[in-house]
Amino acid sequence: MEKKAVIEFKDVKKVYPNGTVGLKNINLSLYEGEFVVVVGLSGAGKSTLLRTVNRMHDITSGDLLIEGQSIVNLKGKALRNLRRKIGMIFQGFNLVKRASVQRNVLSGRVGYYPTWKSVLGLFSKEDKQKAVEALKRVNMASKIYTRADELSGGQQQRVAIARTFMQDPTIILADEPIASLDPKTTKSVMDDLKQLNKDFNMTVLANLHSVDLALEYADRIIGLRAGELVYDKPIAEVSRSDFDSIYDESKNKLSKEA
Ligand SMILES: Nc1ncnc2c1ncn2[C@@H]1O[C@H](COP(=O)(O)OP(=O)(O)OP(=O)(O)O)[C@@H](O)[C@H]1O
Repeated sequence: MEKKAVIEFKDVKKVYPNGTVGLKNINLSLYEGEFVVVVGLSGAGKSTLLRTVNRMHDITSGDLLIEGQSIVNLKGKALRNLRRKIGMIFQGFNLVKRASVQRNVLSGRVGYYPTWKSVLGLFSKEDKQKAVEALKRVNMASKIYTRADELSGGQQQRVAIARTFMQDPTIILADEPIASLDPKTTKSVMDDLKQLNKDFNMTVLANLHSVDLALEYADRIIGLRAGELVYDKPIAEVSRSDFDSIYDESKNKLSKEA
């Protein structure tokens, strides 16, 4: 069966307003259900790559397609619909700290309600039930009424994963999802992500600093160096020594445009 491309970068270039070239001519297709890990030195462009996918960063030239549709000029409702399809799990968790776990998880459905309903917290019975299911998936159902700021970092990250699940996304972007977590919590967060990927065929694009985790969880590893795609292999073909070149400091100099 033909693989379905979910994210396509076509000659994508990103130049920041100060002239730093974040991405250089990226050509890359990511397919339905893949778990893709991006590796590279600090400053190589990994976060930039992830953040172009949901238009947190706009690209400078080239084209970016999600499920075959160009996203570079989307505005208003069309942009909101795009973002609904894309779950994001970031390092800072982005939970509303003073709200309950339930409220945080339900906020994943906000894109499906008119603003006034979500402001008033008028979520349907079905969605409340879905929130319970989502929390069960990440082993957090017992904390449903706990305030987010009373949870550990790992628990907060699992709530963020449950919130993402509420969106029914086709893509999950995970930008260093396990930074500053202990090894055991790291494993449970990565396992939760893998589970969503497998059970619902969601495409995961994750930026990880750990080579060991990349080798353990990825179906495919891509490497960036100084904004360029320098590596792209299915996990079966990856060897540890490949990382030496991706992580070569001397080649990680970013260019600047005047
Ligand atoms: N808003 C910005 N304005 C200017 N330059 C930026 C901006 N954001 C990132 N950069 C630069 O773009 C390059 C790529 O940054 P990016 O954050 O994508 O790297 P990264 O590979 O994710 O690094 P890290 O692993 O440290 O998070 C870096 O040189 C960075 O300084």
